[in-house]
Amino acid sequence: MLVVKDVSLSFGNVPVLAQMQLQAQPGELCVLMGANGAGKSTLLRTIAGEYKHYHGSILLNGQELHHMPVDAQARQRAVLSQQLNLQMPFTVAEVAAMGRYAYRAAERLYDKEIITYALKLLQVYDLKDRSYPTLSGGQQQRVQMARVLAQLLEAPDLHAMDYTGKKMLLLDEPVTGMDILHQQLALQLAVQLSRQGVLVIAVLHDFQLAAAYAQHIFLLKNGHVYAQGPVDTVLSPPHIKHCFGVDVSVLHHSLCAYPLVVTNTAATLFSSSALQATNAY
Ligand SMILES: Nc1ncnc2c1ncn2[C@@H]1O[C@H](COP(=O)(O)OP(=O)(O)OP(=O)(O)O)[C@@H](O)[C@H]1O
Repeated sequence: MLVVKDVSLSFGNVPVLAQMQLQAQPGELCVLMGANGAGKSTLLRTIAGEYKHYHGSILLNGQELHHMPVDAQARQRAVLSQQLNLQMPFTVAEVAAMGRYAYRAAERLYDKEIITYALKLLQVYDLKDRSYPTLSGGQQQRVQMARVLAQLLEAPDLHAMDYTGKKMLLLDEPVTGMDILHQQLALQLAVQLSRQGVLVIAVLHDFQLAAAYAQHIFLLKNGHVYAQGPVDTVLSPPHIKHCFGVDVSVLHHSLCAYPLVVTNTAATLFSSSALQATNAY
C-alpha cells in the first residue's frame, strides 16, 4: 500500500505540491488526471524517489520512502517517465535489458527469457536488433513499456506470480504516441499487472481511456487532490469544468461499459479577450 500524507514540494519558492493526500493499493489501477501543470508528473517523480526535498510522509508498505536504500527502491518499482530522450544508439533489446540492471546476479538467471517475453508482449520483438533512436515515437514508447515490464517481472509469464506488497509501477502518460490498438494493449497490461498485485499508478490525459481502465481516479488541481474515487464519481461535468475549464457532457450508451465524456465548447474557447492578448505581440 502507498500512503502519501501531507506532501508538499516547492521548486525554489514556487509551491508545486500542496499538502497532497493519496492512498493507493495493489489490485486497483489508479489514474492521475488534471490540467497541464497540475502537478501529476511531479507527484509521480516524488513517489519514484526522484525528488527528495519534499515535506510530509510517503509510506510504501509501511516504510518511509526516505529511509529505503536506493537499490531496494529500484528493485521494487519501475518508472516510465514522460519525454524520455535516449539518443545513444542502443538496440531495442539493450533498452529492454536496462530494466534488469537493478537486480543482483542471483536474481538475473531468467533475464533473457523475461526480456524476450516483455518484447513479445509489447509487440516489438521483431524490432529487437533495431537502433532505438531510429524507431517511431509510438514504437519507442512500446519499447519503454517492455523495459518497465522486464524490470517488474520475476518470471517470463505475466500470470505466474503474485507481486502483492512487492512491486510498484509508475507510468507517466504511457500511451503517448501509441496507436489505438497499442493504447489498449498497454492499459490492459497495466490492469493485468494490478490484478497480479502490482501497485499501478498512471497519468492519463484521455478521459475515455481513464473511464475504461481506471478503478480509482485522482483529479489534481494546483498541486492537491481536488476529487478522488471511482470513475462515475470523479468524471462529472462540474469536476471537469472546475479542473480543466471545459464544459462537457457525460453520456451513457448501452454498448459501452463506461461513461463517455464529450466536450461541448470547442468554438467558445477562443474568447475575444484571449485574441486581444495575442494581438498585442
Ligand atoms: N524541475 C522543476 N523546476 C521548476 N519547476 C518545475 C519543475 N518540474 C515541474 N515544475 C513546475 O511544476 C508545475 C507542475 O509540473 P508537472 O510537470 O508536475 O505538471 P503536470 O500536471 O504533469 O503537467 P502536464 O500535464 O503538462 O504534464 C509546473 O508549473 C512546472 O512548471
